[in-house]
Amino acid sequence: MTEKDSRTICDLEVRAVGKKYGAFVAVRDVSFTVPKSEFFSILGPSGCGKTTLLRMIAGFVEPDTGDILIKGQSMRGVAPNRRPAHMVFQHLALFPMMSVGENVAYGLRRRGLSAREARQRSASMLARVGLPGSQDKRVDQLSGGQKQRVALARALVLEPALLLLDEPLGALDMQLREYMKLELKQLQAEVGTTFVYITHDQSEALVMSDQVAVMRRGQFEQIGTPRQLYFEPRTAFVASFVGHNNRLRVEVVQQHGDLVLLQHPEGCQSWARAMQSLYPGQAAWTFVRPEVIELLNSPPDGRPFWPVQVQMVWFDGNNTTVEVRHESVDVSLRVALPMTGQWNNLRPGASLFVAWRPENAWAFARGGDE
Ligand SMILES: Nc1ncnc2c1ncn2[C@@H]1O[C@H](COP(=O)(O)OP(=O)(O)OP(=O)(O)O)[C@@H](O)[C@H]1O
Repeated sequence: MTEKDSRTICDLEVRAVGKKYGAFVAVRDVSFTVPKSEFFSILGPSGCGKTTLLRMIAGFVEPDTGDILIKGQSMRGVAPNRRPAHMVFQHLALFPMMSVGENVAYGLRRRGLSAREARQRSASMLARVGLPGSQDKRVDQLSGGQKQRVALARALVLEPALLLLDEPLGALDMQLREYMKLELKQLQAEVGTTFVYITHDQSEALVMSDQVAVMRRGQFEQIGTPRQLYFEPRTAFVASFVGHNNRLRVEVVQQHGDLVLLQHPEGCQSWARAMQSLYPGQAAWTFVRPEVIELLNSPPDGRPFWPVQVQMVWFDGNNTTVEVRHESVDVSLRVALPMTGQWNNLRPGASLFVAWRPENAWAFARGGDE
C-alpha cells in the first residue's frame, strides 16, 4: 500500500448493507464512509434500524447483503473480537468486583501485556478522560458520569480504529447528559479516534458530530454536517426531526422562481422556498422554525405578515417560546422569543403581528400517507 492509499482509505466504509428479520427489512441498502478521526452520528427515531446497523459494524449481526470495510479491509467472516472496533453500550457493563484501574486494564491483560505495563497504560488513559489517580477506587464509588468515562477509557486504551457508541448517554440524567456531550466531543477531538455514535437525540448529534446521517425506516434520508441538516434539509422528515419546527399542511397555489405561494386549509396564505419541484394544486408541508419568525407590534412594510393573538408564553430563560394563533383562522405557530427585554411583559391575549422571510420557510411535497 502506498502512503497516498493509506491516507485516502476511510476508517469505515459501509457498502450497500442490508438486513432483514423474517420479512421485515430492518436496514435497507445503506452506504456511507467515515474518514479517520471523524465523529459520525446516526440519528433516527426508535426502531429505525440504528442498533442493527451498529451491531453489523461491530460484528454481532451478520449483514444479508453488502460489505463492511474497516481501514480498507473487508470484515466478512471476521469475529467481533478480531475487528479493530470496540463498542460502548448504554449499560456500561463495568465489572463491579474489579477496581477502576483493573476494569480499564482488563482488555490489555487479555492481550498479554504485563500487569505493570497494563497498569501504566490504564493510569494514563484514566488521566486523559479526567479521572487521574482513580485506579484503586471501586466502581460503586463513582458517579454516573465518572462510570461513563471509565467505560470510555476501557475502550480507548485498546486503541481501536473505530469506537462504536450505542446511546452511551441514554441512562444519565438530563443535566449530566448536557455536560457529558460536551466532554465526549472534547475527548474525541483530543484522542483522534474515529467515533460512530447512534442516538435518537438530535441535540446530541448536532453538538458532537462532524457528520450526521438521519435514518428512517432502515434507510439514510440525508448525510451532512449539522449545519447542512439544519439549514438545508432535503426531506420533510429531516426538516421535522432536526431542530424544532412548525409544520403545517398546505396546498401549492403558484410558483415564483424558488418561492411558492401556499394555501392553508384554514383560509390563510403564506410564502416559502420550494425545497423540491412542486406544482400548483399539490399537497405539501410547510416548515417555519420558531427562531426565524419575527414578532412585531405593527405590520411590516411591504412584506407578508399574519395578524396574531398570543395564546401561551412558556418561559424557559433563553429558550422561551410563545404560541400565537392567527387572528381570523385556526392556525397556530410557535415563536422563539428574543430575550432582549422588549417582550418581558408579554401576556396571553396580546394582539401582535408575525412575519418571516419567505426563503426561511420551506415547502416539501406531502405524500398520500402523511
Ligand atoms: N433480533 C431481531 N429479531 C426481529 N426483529 C428485530 C430484531 N432486532 C431488531 N428487530 C427489529 O428491527 C427494527 C430495528 O431495530 P433496531 O434495534 O435496529 O432499531 P433502533 O433504531 O436502534 O431502535 P431503538 O432506538 O429503539 O433501539 C425494529 O423494528 C426491531 O423490532
